[in-house]
Amino acid sequence: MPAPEALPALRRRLRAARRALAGAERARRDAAIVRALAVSAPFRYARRIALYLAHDGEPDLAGLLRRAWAAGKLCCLPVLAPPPRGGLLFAPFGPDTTLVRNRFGIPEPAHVAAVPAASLDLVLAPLVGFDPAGHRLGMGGGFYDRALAFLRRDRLRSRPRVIGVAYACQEVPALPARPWDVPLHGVVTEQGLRLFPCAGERP
Ligand SMILES: Nc1nc2c(c(=O)[nH]1)N(C=O)[C@@H](CNc1ccc(C(=O)N[C@@H](CCC(=O)O)C(=O)O)cc1)CN2
Ligand SMILES: Nc1ncnc2c1ncn2[C@@H]1O[C@H](COP(=O)(O)OP(=O)(O)OP(=O)(O)O)[C@@H](O)[C@H]1O
Repeated sequence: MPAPEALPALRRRLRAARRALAGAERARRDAAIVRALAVSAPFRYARRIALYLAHDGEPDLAGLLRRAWAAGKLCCLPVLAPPPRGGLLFAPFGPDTTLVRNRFGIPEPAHVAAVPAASLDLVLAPLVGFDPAGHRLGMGGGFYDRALAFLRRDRLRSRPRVIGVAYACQEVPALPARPWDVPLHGVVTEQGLRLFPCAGERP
């Protein structure tokens, strides 16, 4: 288990690993991730989905977005909430939605009619690293952990399902469990969708 001070170095290494994928190999892995999600029960049964626009080498879910739109699902993107509250909101995203870049350079809907996170069926969460116990390492802002904190307080809630999206090279043997972590229900990589035992069943 890495010491807490090792996390910044781990983040750098895993971000570099996902950025290093290029060209046809990246496209092949993205297509495999999209295929695995498209046929999955959590995606097929979801009517309201949060996904993300790929940044910093993240898997590109554009293919899934098109399928979700075609199937009439409500698709949302994460939006950084304005100060002083900050945090993360989820805003509807359709083919005609105007996007503006946030302070990290990631495009997000310009006009936000936030959709409550608790009303989403599925959150596809970008991540920097994950481990086989379903711990997630993000970019370090704590945005997803705070936006989904209600899941940690109410373990019997069945939605939203939170599925991390990553390349297999982002898996590490163990991440430190931190008290604010919202456990992932599953992770999808180019090797397929893996669902973890539900939080209530964990030892
Ligand atoms: N595609 C995508 N959208 C997302 C996230 C994400 O991880 N991926 N987020 C998930 O939380 C939120 C944004 N969080 C982010 C946190 C840090 C950095 C980042 O690049 N930090 C730089 C320092 C930049 C600066 O301070 O100006 C870095 O670490 O190099 C980017 C996004 C909301 N939207
Ligand atoms: N539920 C919460 N309430 C208050 N603060 C929180 C909560 N969750 C996380 N934080 C704060 O956010 C900071 C960053 O958390 P962490 O390093 O876990 O981010 P991350 O999950 O890697 O990033 P992200 O979710 O943005 O991709 C932590 O220092 C923590 O104090």
